[in-house]
Amino acid sequence: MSGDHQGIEVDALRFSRGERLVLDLPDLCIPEKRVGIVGRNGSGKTTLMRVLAGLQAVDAGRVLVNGADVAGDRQAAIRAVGILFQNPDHQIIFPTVEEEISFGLQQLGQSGDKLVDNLCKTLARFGKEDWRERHIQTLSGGQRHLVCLLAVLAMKPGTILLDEPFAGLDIPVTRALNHAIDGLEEQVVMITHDAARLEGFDRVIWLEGGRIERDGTPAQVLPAYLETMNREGTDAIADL
Ligand SMILES: Nc1ncnc2c1ncn2[C@@H]1O[C@H](COP(=O)(O)OP(=O)(O)OP(=O)(O)O)[C@@H](O)[C@H]1O
Repeated sequence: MSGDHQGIEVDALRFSRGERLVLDLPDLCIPEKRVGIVGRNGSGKTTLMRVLAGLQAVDAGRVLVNGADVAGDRQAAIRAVGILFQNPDHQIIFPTVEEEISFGLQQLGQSGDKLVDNLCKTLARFGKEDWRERHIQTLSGGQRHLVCLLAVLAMKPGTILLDEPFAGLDIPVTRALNHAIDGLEEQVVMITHDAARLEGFDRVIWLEGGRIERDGTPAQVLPAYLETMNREGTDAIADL
């Protein structure tokens, strides 16, 4: 399915933990190439990303990404969708950049010259050929973030899920990563608290208590979202 851009199809999802309803979504068709997910802390954004990546089982419903049933068929899922977590240290498992990027390629069944060729092309895509043998520990947080993005891109999924990709990054690294993300041909679904980042996106989905509060273009969703968030009192911590 690599390279396909049919996007995401959700069949009504429900997921609870104990008494708490974490996600309750209707059928959704998400073919757009740039999709933002917004919502307050605890509204279900990260859980939704995990479900879209097939990493979180749900009580009812199904997700297809680029035709792959991500929960039911893990092999198809890793070709269809890649996820970049908020914290690169939760993602990286190997000591060197080469091993980290190669691992995903091995999961796709690649080895030998083909694997090395894809590794080199991925590094070259961002001018990082000299990172191949770098130890992850010698990289900064922003650089590790980029390694995670490279590891996802190397696998050529049709859809890339980004969970607050700029948390903790300085302005130049954020700008560089933004530039890199803007240039991607893949479908991108991005969680962010930075509403300005979503200007120019095709679609924004606003989650509230695990449900969709609004779903539309940035112009249809973001003003109301910002107005609501800015109107909130100072007791938000009590509601978490
Ligand atoms: N494994 C779990 N067990 C219990 N509760 C969970 C679990 N996973 C998520 N939740 C709850 O589901 C709700 C949604 O969590 P989620 O991490 O998806 O929110 P979020 O919108 O990504 O929040 P944030 O902006 O703070 O990252 C929260 O109330 C959280 O406590």
